[in-house]
Amino acid sequence: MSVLKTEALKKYYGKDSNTVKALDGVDLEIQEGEFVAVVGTSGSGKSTLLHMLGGLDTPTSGKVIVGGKDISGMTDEQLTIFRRRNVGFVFQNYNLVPVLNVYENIVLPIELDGNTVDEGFVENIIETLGLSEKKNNLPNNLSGGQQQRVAIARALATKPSILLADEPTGNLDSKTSQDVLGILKMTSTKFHQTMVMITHNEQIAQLADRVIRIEDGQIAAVEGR
Ligand SMILES: Nc1ncnc2c1ncn2[C@@H]1O[C@H](COP(=O)(O)OP(=O)(O)OP(=O)(O)O)[C@@H](O)[C@H]1O
Repeated sequence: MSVLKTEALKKYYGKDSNTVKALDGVDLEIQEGEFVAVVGTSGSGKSTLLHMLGGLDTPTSGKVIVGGKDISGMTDEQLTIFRRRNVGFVFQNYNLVPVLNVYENIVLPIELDGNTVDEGFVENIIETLGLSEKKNNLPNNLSGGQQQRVAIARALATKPSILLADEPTGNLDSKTSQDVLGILKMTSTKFHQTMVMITHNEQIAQLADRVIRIEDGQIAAVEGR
């Protein structure tokens, strides 16, 4: 079953002669449990696509259908709730809260949604990501790879069906990138998630089930099964 779908998706920025066609008619279908890599040159529209899929922004026209539900017409409040319940985000810059320790960062989205923390599940994630010893540390006492693992744990903690990652290894050396990638693949399988990841790295892209190449806001090629 397709968990993510776009239909004639367009996102234009600016007006008249200054219009930037960041996405210009994207039709895409991603199956449940799939790991999809999105590649393309700088400015081709990758981040815009990820933002649309995750309900971080609304399209100019076209549809974004998540789990059978069209999110393109949702209000900001509806989108906020949709994101918290369905999507985990992992960004290049980790975006951890510096004054909260590792554990507090991980459970923050659960608490923001007014839910009780499933301690067993969160402990399982912390252990899976090798963070048990670091639970009480502040983010700036951790290495880049460890901080990214905290960001992944935070993204997984709300049990999202979809994980969206924008250059998650962009700030990491190649060994740490491999480790983080391995963890992302392992956790997405373990927690039955669909993963869409932007990467500039062809080696990383080849780990995906499918590679989608974006050029000038359009899908130029799809590789893989
Ligand atoms: N908020 C915005 N306002 C105006 N133009 C924007 C905005 N966001 C993105 N753009 C433009 O839309 C196009 C696509 O940007 P996008 O960030 O999606 O590209 P990208 O492929 O992710 O690039 P990179 O690899 O450099 O991150 C670019 O020309 C960019 O300048």
